[in-house]
Amino acid sequence: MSAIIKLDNLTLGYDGHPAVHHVSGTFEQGSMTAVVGPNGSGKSTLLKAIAGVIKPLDGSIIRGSDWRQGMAYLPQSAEIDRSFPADVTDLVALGLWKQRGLFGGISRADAERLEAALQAVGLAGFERRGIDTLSGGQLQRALFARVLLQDAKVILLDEPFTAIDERTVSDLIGLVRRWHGEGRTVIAVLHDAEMVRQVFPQTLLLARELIDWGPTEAVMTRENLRRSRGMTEAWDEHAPWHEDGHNHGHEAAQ
Ligand SMILES: Nc1ncnc2c1ncn2[C@@H]1O[C@H](COP(=O)(O)OP(=O)(O)OP(=O)(O)O)[C@@H](O)[C@H]1O
Repeated sequence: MSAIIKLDNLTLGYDGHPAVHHVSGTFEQGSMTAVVGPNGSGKSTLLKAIAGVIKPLDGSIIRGSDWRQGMAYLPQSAEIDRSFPADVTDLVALGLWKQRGLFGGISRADAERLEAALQAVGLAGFERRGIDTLSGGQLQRALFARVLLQDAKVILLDEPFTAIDERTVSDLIGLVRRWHGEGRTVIAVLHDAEMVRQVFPQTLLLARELIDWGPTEAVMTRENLRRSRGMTEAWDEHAPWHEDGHNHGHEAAQ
């Protein structure tokens, strides 16, 4: 196995304020890793940095050669603008843009791949549905179809199963396992500890800094999880108090 993404003393944040400190470690090529930690522990921030959406405040991210063969990043669905006038085909076809260019037409072969991707996620027949009319689960299925078409070597998923029913979760997990079986590198932010234990061989546990990173069984210990909660809460003790019980208030409350 060789490294595909190496984090070297990585510090991340917003407007110069650090949110994640001094993370170092390596994602191996073909590995499948869950990123876990309490709310506000910096999971999405880390994924955004790996995707290249935000730049490190300090340290670096070194990307291996596989990276050049493409990366697919699925942000939290809350970050997706659903009011944009597009149908399912438009949304999913975005997965092809690297191959065909932004304004290229869809070839017959592309159309077949698109159809197969919709089939694979259980959305055959939804081609012309406006994305604003989809349920949360259907939107997530469409986004997975887009990732399928991207055919990327590295796949980054931010809370892909949040607010999604069991049946959809199990269908989409099937796809994630398939990607892993195909030797792609998968990194997913997740909240469901049970799912992490069952599906993800590697885990990165975050609490504003790295608590542990390695085989899931070794990382998801009661002691580690207790430490991660304590550290995230301790961080917020120094922030102005906010009532909503959510750590997201840390910066917003200032
Ligand atoms: N765009 C932003 N501008 C300023 N601060 C931000 C921004 N996005 C996130 N933060 C802050 O960075 C910290 C880490 O947030 P992040 O979203 O990475 O946590 P998370 O572990 O993904 O949380 P959750 O489980 O609630 O989704 C939080 O204190 C958050 O308020």
